[in-house]
Amino acid sequence: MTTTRIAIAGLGAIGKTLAKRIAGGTIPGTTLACVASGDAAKARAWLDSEGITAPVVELAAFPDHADLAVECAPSAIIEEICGPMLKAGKTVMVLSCGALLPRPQIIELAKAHGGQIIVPTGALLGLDAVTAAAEGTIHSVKMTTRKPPRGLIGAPYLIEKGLDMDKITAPTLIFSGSAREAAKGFPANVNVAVALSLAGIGPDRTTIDIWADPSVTRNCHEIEVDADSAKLSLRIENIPSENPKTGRITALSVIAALRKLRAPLRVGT
Ligand SMILES: NC(=O)C1=CN([C@@H]2O[C@H](COP(=O)(O)OP(=O)(O)OC[C@H]3O[C@@H](n4cnc5c(N)ncnc54)[C@H](O)[C@@H]3O)[C@@H](O)[C@H]2O)C=CC1
Ligand SMILES: O=C([O-])CC(=O)C(=O)O
Repeated sequence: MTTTRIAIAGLGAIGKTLAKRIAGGTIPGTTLACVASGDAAKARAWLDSEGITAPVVELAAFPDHADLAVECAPSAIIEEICGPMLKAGKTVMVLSCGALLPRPQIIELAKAHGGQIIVPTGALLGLDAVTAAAEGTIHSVKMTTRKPPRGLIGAPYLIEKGLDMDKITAPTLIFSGSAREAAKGFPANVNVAVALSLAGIGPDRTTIDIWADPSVTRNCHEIEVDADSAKLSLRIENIPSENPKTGRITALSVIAALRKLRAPLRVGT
């Protein structure tokens, strides 16, 4: 069996989990080909400490090493990660999917060169049902996100509005708007809303309320979908990873998606 050679861009909460699982041989038909990091020396030291021999390379060199790159890095560098792979007609699995919205040229690159962008379900649920419903008519998609205030710190929207998360003592609605506006204001917090919108009725018609809620310890997402085929109400409570903004399930979703690439029995759309 040929193997899919995987590159990882970003060795943070998601990337480290992926690197350990892929290099550990737990996903049949995959090998860890290389990684890229903001700090190559630190990445090398961590890989060595884990006994992982994959090289640390520049993002531009990914297509020389890999068939598929997983983007799990700061959203601002999405184009540097996707560009070289897509120009080479290869595949990129994108976690910072909110960053795709203001950069439609990335999707055009995939189209022009026969590459593919995969947005995994990530920290969300129900994208199988939403993509199915979108083959019929979806009337509305509404999401509500509740996060511990510290899981929202640093968002540009909060800085612009002067909202201090350390001062939140009761559940507070801090944002209500479209998935597109939410992705702009919270680029590291609500990629899930963008994934939902891309699966369903798009970033302008998908709405989201974001609550800073000191009474929750998990990143909680609720989805309400009204379609001509079904009504869906879904809820997930994500246990934060070492990065409080990111649910632990996100890396596991990527692993499940990688496993599905070649599985003899594939379950779910
Ligand atoms: N789609 C989804 O459901 C979810 C998406 N995300 C998104 O996934 C991305 C990664 O999340 P985490 O692993 O939690 O972030 P993280 O902050 O823990 O890790 C990001 C890593 O990228 C590294 N990095 C910085 N500059 C780099 C460069 N030039 N090249 C390569 N790596 C570089 C940083 O050093 C850091 O280790 C974020 O954009 C986050 O918003 C997170 C959770 C869910
Ligand atoms: O969407 C994101 O970027 C992260 C998130 O909400 C989660 O992990 O629950």
